[in-house]
Amino acid sequence: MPASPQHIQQQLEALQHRYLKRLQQDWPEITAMASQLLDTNAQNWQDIVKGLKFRFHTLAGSAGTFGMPELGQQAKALEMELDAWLDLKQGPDIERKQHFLNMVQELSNYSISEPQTTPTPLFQSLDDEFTRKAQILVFSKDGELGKQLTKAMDPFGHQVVSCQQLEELQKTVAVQKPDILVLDMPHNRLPDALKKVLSQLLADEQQPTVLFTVGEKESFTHYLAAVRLGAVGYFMKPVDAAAIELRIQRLLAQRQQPRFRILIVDDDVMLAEHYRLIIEQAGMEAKVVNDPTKMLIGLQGFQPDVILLDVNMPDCTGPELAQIIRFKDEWLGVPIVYLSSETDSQRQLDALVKAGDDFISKPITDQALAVTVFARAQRARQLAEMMTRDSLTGLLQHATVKERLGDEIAKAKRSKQELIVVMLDLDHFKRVNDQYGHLVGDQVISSLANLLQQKLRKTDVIGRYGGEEFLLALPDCSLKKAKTILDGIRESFQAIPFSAQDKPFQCTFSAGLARVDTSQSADENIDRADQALYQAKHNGRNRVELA
Ligand SMILES: Nc1nc2c(ncn2[C@@H]2O[C@H](COP(=O)(O)OP(=O)(O)OP(=O)(O)O)[C@@H](O)[C@H]2O)c(=O)[nH]1
Repeated sequence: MPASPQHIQQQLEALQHRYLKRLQQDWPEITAMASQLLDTNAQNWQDIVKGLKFRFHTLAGSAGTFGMPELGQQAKALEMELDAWLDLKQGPDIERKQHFLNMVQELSNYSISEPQTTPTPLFQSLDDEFTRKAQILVFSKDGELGKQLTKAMDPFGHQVVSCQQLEELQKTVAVQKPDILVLDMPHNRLPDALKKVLSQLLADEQQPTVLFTVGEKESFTHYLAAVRLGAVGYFMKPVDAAAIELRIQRLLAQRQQPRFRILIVDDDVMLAEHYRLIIEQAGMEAKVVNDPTKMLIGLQGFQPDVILLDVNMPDCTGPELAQIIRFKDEWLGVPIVYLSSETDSQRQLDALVKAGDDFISKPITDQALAVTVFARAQRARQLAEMMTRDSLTGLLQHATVKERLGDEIAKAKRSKQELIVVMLDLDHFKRVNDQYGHLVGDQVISSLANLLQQKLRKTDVIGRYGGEEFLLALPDCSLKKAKTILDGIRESFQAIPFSAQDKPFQCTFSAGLARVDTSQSADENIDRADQALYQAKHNGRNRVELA
């Protein structure tokens, strides 16, 4: 369970307090090191300069994060000054050293500026076990849209409430906030009272309502008006209910994916902890590794979507670590984002060329860090999904679903739990294509995919095995229970009102079920389910048969 925002806020404040204490303890040592430089007999002045440079480098990267951006900037200036000294053969002259010491002493009067505003969650993950059903509110002056959507959404388990008057809408949303509002916009001008209801619903921080608009014309002006209201979809009348349902499924799937996982590798314990809290605050999951040599263990168990890597660490640099990560094929696709107070652009570029995808310069505001990491993780997930998911249905592709069935068989063997494999095929699908065209056929396929995702558990494996053929694996399920579930889905599917060229039609499917024999391969188990499917077709279709 993610920690509450209040708890995270308290932890951030406690961390800032600890940072200040550490700074107060460190400061006399830093000043003493700077004073040693004044000793003209010091043989080891270069070592002192290097030690001081490391201190100011760390300070430059962390002070801003803990509410002292000016201290961070000045520490950066001192670090650069020390860097320049290392190029001098004899070291700097006494005036330059004295000036440096004065600056260090002045810095000890640092003050804390306003605390940063902590980022609000960018991502709300729903932790419920089952696929969620949506509460849909339809607002339309004519009651037909409400009726049509009620009928079309019912098989998917979504609840539709329809309102025709503004007062009715106001009362309904006061009792229950809808997940989705479908707004019929007969023209672009909306009454202010309606706009007010919309802005309240859409601005909700916890779970904003998603707005779909319905209009009579497709034009840039209509799209723009919809976007300005905050809509994420515009559907033309007569409404294609399957298209709306597909959008709803995508939205729900997006909200139900597990939180993004971010691995933070940074030897600065406090800074890493601060990043972890900020990332968690933004709704992601974060794990910290302070010792770079332990990073591979961190990777294995955590499976991150993004790796946030400090550049300067004592035992191993960020770019070195990034190259080690890239040795393994399985980590080739994970974005690596360097976090560093490095301002030398050539060194930044070198780090990127070796391995790595992006560079974040410290100090970075908490909001910017959260957004950058979130955007990277989102893109990485999308790409990973694209590689394994079928583009029409969003289900697992043939090879992946077979692989997952193999994993489930191995799990069932260990746990001794029952596992059911299902082959499912649309009935007389050739006729649908021939009568209504391939595009309508595609809509039928994606509706069935949506229904399967809707009705099955999160732990069930669902894949598109072939064109109009699906493969399912239902772990921890008896054959009898699986038959009841599949019969329920079959009945819901045949109730979906499809329409093409203004002609309504219905579709059915047949399914074959087999209890998995864990001594057999995935292919052998699929074969038995396939034989049961053949029986279902042979016995008249629109039925479920057991192997
Ligand atoms: N629209 C669409 N059609 C597809 C897709 N993949 C396969 N098909 C079609 O699905 C149909 C399958 O036809 P058949 O294997 O003869 O079976 P059927 O007509 O469903 O008959 P039964 O399975 O015996 O009930 C073919 O017409 C394929 O072109 C797809 O991605 N989209």
